[in-house]
Amino acid sequence: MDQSNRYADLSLNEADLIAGGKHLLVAYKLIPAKGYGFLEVAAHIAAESSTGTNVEVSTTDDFTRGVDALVYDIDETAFGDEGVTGGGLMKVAYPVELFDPNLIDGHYNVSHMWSLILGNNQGMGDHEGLRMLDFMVPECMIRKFDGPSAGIADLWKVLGRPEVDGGYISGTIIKPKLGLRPEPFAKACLDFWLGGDFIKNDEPQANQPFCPMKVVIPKVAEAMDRAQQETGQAKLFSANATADYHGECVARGEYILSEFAKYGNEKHVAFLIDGFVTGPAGVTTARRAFPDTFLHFHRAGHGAVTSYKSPMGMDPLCYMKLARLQGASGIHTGTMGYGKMEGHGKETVLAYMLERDECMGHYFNQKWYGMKPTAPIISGGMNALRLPGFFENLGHGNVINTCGGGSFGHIDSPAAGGKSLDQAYDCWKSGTDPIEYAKTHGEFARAFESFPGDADKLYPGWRDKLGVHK
Ligand SMILES: O=C(COP(=O)(O)O)[C@H](O)[C@H](O)COP(=O)(O)O
Ligand SMILES: [Mg+2]
Repeated sequence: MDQSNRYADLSLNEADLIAGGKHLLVAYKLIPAKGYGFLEVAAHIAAESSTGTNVEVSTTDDFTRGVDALVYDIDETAFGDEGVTGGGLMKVAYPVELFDPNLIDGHYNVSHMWSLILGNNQGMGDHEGLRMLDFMVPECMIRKFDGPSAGIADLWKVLGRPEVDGGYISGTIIKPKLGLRPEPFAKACLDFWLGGDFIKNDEPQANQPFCPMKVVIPKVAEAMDRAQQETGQAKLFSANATADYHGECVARGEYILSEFAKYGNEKHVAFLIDGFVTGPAGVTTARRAFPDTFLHFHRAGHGAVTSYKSPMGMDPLCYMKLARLQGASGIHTGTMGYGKMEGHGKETVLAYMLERDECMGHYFNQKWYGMKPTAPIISGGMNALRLPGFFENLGHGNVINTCGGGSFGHIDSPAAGGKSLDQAYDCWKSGTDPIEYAKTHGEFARAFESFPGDADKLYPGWRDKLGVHK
């Protein structure tokens, strides 16, 4: 049934909708199924995402029609046959009345918003692809999302740095991903902290029988204390507190903090929350139960909905925005083509959208109206050799970077791996040619021999220039 007479109004003007401040706007890439018209499917999507279904119902009244989501712009050939799917662009205006403020405090919840703008419309049979490319949240809604509480400024403060532009935080992920028992786990922490700033649990490291939280966390807390005494520097640990049940998450968080508090290091702790698999409810549990603790949002699984290979789901930019609305202090933002995961150099917008108070996305300019920033967390196949190019592309180093293989794969030691990361940042910040820099910075130089494949690709002729022979 073609519902475009009700769920589309192409006379609406986007500038007026933005100025009116009463609509959440969404841009989608749509590929209609064979035999269906573009506007017909777009209107069905707007219906299914707001007040309608696939047929008219007798219970609809004038008020209902007044809160219909409306298709207000289409371009059927926007994507031609390019990329994964071709298809066209459609934009939908969702009246803010459709969204759900909490009973307890009037804050909006991301779960509900997500269930509308990217809910049933993902399963409809009259399209071959529907991908959310960008969305714009109006001021009246932005001001009612939790947003971040703790931030990277709190970590810079712990590290004794300026709380603005405090710079690069060198980090690692304890590898192997699983399988270390408490003693070797804590030793790996100490070994890295003798060189770097920040350690995270790998996303599935939690309370496994071979490494129970109540055995390993005390040892990690002790290792942090030792590393701080040996180096004279503050250290940080992002502990996995993810759980299905909010009571378990809170219990884990409280336990972790209590163990680090024994050394006065409770502020040196962040909570790793696997935010995609636990969802906005799990993220919000940590955000609200522990507002003073940096909420480290790991996005394992996000590729199922954000991969560029898919005609469905959402662009990674949308996922970043949802994470900031939920209150992530930092989120894995990808490596923008410099690491091992899917991505490209123009993904800098993902970081800018997280950290700025206003940013132009793919289709909409988003104002955050003072909502705290979410820090980009850069991870995935990174090492010291890849970092200078990454920083140059991003334009700054105010990030947390976690290199698992890039630290524990350094041929000298995890500490040398950590030092090589800090040296990579110093190399970029000083504008020094990496080969020249390597001549006077040993740990960075030994990263070339640790990752020769990267060295060959990024710095051809490095062996001769550094006098290193196979
Ligand atoms: O454990 C790692 C990286 O380990 P390594 O440094 O050894 O590659 C992270 O889980 C990935 O970065 C996640 O990907 P993303 O950060 O893109 O979400
Ligand atoms: Mg991992």
